[in-house]
Order: sequence, then C-alpha cells, then structure tokens
Amino acid sequence: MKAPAVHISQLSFGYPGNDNYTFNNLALTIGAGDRFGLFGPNGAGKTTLMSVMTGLLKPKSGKIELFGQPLVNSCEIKKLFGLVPQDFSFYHELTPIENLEFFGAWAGLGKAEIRSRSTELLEVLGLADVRCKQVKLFSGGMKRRVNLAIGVIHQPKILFLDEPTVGVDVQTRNAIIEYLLQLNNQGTTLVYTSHQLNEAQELCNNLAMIDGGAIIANGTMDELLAKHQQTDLENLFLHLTGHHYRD
Ligand SMILES: Nc1ncnc2c1ncn2[C@@H]1O[C@H](COP(=O)(O)OP(=O)(O)OP(=O)(O)O)[C@@H](O)[C@H]1O
Repeated sequence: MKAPAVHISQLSFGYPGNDNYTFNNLALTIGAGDRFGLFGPNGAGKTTLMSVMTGLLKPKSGKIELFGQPLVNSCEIKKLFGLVPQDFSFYHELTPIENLEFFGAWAGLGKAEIRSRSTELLEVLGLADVRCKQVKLFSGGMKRRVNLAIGVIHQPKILFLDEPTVGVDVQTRNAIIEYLLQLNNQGTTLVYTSHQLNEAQELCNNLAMIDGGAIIANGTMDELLAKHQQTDLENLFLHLTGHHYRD
C-alpha cells in the first residue's frame, strides 16, 4: 500500500513557557498527491502545525512521518519536502538568481541543476527579466514568487505553503495557483493554508478544519460541503467555527 504523504499520530505540542498545549493528541493523515487545505480562524494552530510537520518546531510527543519516513533531522527527509513560509525567507540584499543558488546548494543540488532549475523557475514565475536585481527592490507580488521559487527549487515530493498568496494582486494570485495546480498534476502533494477561501476552494480537494488546536472536521471538500449542507468553503468555515472573534 502507498504510504501517505503525511501521517501524524498522538501529537502533543506546547510553546515553551506556556502551560497550555497547542495540540493534544492530534492525528492527521494527508494522502500522496492530495491538494490538502488546512483552515481555521486566527490563532487556531495552522502555522504551528506546519512548523511541526516540517521539523521547525519539535513536538513534546507523537509520531510524524512523511511518505512513511519518520521526520528526523536528515538530508533524505529534507529533500522530500519544500516549505513556502508566510514570512519571506530569502536574502533581500541578493538577486533571485543568487538566492536560488544559495538555497539550491543548501538543498544539495549541483551547480548545473541549480542553473537549469533557476532558469526554468524564473521563466515560469515571470521573474526572468529581473533575475539580476536585488530582491529588496521588488513589489510584494514579485517577492511572493521568489519565496515560492525557493520552496520548489529541489522539486520536493510534498510542498507546504503557508498563505502563499497573501497581499498579492489577482494576476499574481492566478499565476501562483495555476503553477501549484501544474505541480500537483506532475505528482507534488500540496499542503496549503490560507484565509482566501475562494482561492482555497479552487485549489484544494481535501481539507481539515482546525480550531483551538483540534481538528474539528476532515474529509474531501465535496463530502464536507454535503455533510454540513453548505454551498461553499466560506460558509462551511463559518458554520464550523462560528461568527465571533476567535483570538
Ligand atoms: N512563538 C510563539 N510562542 C508562544 N505562543 C505562540 C507562538 N506562536 C504562536 N503562538 C500561539 O499558538 C497558537 C496558534 O498560533 P498559530 O500562529 O499557529 O495560529 P494560526 O492558525 O496560524 O493563526 P493565523 O491564521 O493568525 O496565522 C496561538 O494561540 C498563538 O498565540
């Protein structure tokens, strides 16, 4: 049987100095090839869970596997996944090419591969003309595309995306979503979170709704909409998490 892209069991995590657990005995499975959305109100635990799933935060207890391999600090597991964090994770003083050279080498790619991947990515993401300009001079939308290019330079099997389109215009958003769909068509599993629920509904086929660190709904988009008699993801979100401020 094919191993799921992500398998989490009995996960407990709390921030240092905080007596309360963010997650207590959480379980989640994400299928290989899924376009998986993790949704929930501000402070629900989405970024924390992404950080735990990518080894940036260490759980108190529990098991996390990516494609059947335990999440440990090894080169093999790091090559399996890419992360596109909410905060820009590149060097602003460097150009896109220099950033991709740095992060490509960090991911273990050779010079020739970095060169060909960089050329391809900058072309696909509309950055070829600004390849030699410092990233600090870019618009927000261009910076988002650099952030994405860095996350996929090593062609990961699973890509974690934390609000990859926040603050971009419609053109850039459409281009990013189209690119993510292409990646998924080629076999990349997507794990995505966003508050842009129209976009999310277009992108995701499976989802989990998280609230207060607990998964309150999990299934395919169609199943959950039908089960809760909702017409779209935004209404499903409000139905499951309520209308009041949550943080
Ligand atoms: N570094 C930290 N130290 C202590 N508590 C934190 C830290 N980061 C987040 N938290 C707390 O953990 C909980 C989950 O936060 P998290 O950022 O994961 O939520 P989120 O669902 O990603 O929210 P948003 O939609 O606002 O990005 C919140 O109660 C938050 O205040």
